Amino acid sequence: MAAPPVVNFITGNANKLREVKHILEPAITVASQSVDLPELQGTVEEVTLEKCRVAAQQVGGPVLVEDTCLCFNALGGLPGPYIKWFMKSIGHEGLNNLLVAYEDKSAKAVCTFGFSKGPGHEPMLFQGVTDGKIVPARGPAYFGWDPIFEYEGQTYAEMDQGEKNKISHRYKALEKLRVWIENGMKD
Ligand SMILES: O=P(O)(O)OP(=O)(O)OP(=O)(O)OC[C@H]1O[C@@H](n2cnc3c(O)ncnc32)[C@H](O)[C@@H]1O
Ligand SMILES: [Mg+2]
Repeated sequence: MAAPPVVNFITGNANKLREVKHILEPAITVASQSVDLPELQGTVEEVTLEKCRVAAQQVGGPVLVEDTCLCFNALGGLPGPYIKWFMKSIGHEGLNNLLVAYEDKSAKAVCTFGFSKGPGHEPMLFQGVTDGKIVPARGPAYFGWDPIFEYEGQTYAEMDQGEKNKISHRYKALEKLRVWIENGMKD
């Protein structure tokens, strides 16, 4: 039997790496390097494309990167790609407070993987979206905004790993990546 394909996932986030391994392995082997990458501002697609180009340059070979957004529908998609800095500065309660003036608490979790075959190759993007709503924190505060993102009555933080990985934004994006890898990685 041929050895499974290998992807080199460049991330500094141990929780992302754990979920990506849980979803892709053993069909696809996930290697990883933590490289501190500059992150541009712009749309999620622009941010991921640039992150991927820079990662391929720095690593000097094929890379997989990922950028996660949390988009509040009442706020025209913000915080979007800036969610990391919003989380750090205002936390779960502050994120809820951003929506107090609005009846619409709906949000989208968006995961965008970028894969580059190496420096100079234009990255391919694979995106997954899960619709939910923003609620006061419930469940263990283990991974980012998991406690405030509710999907069908449960927050991500209240789900076990297997449940989250069946419906998550990350799972949906990785399904597209997996199909592309298994079909020969054509441009
Ligand atoms: O090195 P990279 O891969 O960039 O990892 P990061 O932690 O910087 O991640 P992002 O730039 O994609 O920022 C996304 C933010 O959302 C958080 N996050 C990402 N995926 C999540 C998920 O599935 N559930 C909850 N929080 C998540 C993450 O901790 C960050 O604060
Ligand atoms: Mg980052």
